[in-house]
Amino acid sequence: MLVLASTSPRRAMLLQEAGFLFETVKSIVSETLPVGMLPKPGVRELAERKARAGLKQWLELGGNSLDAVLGADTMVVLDTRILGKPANPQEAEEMLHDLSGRNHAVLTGVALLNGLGKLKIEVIETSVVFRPISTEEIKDYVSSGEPMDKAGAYGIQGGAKKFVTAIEGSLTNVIGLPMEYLTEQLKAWGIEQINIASRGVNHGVSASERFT
Ligand SMILES: Cc1cn([C@H]2C[C@H](O)[C@@H](COP(=O)(O)OP(=O)(O)OP(=O)(O)O)O2)c(=O)[nH]c1=O
Repeated sequence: MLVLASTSPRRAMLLQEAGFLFETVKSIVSETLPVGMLPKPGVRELAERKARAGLKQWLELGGNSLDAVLGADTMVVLDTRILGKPANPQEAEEMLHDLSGRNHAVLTGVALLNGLGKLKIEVIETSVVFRPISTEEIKDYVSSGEPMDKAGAYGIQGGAKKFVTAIEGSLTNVIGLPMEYLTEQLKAWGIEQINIASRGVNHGVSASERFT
């Protein structure tokens, strides 16, 4: 069994759309990093913390036949600054002002862990360019509520799509899981897609787009 250690509805939808069977556990971890830790080691660390907390939870729930626990963390990085989830609407507006007209990186750390201590962590990077965004557009977008549970205060799968002028790398990595990398890696762990036929039933709107 694949166990997703996440509360993110987007991560669950991405895995489901790709045809993986999995169970979900909550993995509540501290997202505080040591002062001065760089973004890449930071997302690695948080992905590992989430996978380890998920494994503990799975075992406490009496789960068995575990193939792997998956933990992930997504960060937006502007220059050297890490933009996590905004604490309030004002911070969301500030983040979007800072991202306006700029190029930034989105990093997702992915950790796979099994009950025997096998651990594989990778950080995947996607580059995103935003056009200049007016103060009014930012206020409108923040008042929609969409930015509040998302790194960098935006959802590329939702209302922020119109701010994006270029993307280089995996799109699903920005939404929370790099599915191209992960599908290969899960295969290497003996975890196959079993439900590919369920894809494409949404008439052009993917489930992860509906789960903004
Ligand atoms: C940049 C961006 C982020 N996001 C989301 C993905 C992640 O869910 C979230 C970043 O927060 P994370 O801390 O990575 O994840 P989470 O708290 O939502 O879920 P969990 O820790 O339980 O797995 O931002 C989007 O959905 N779209 C985007 O365009």
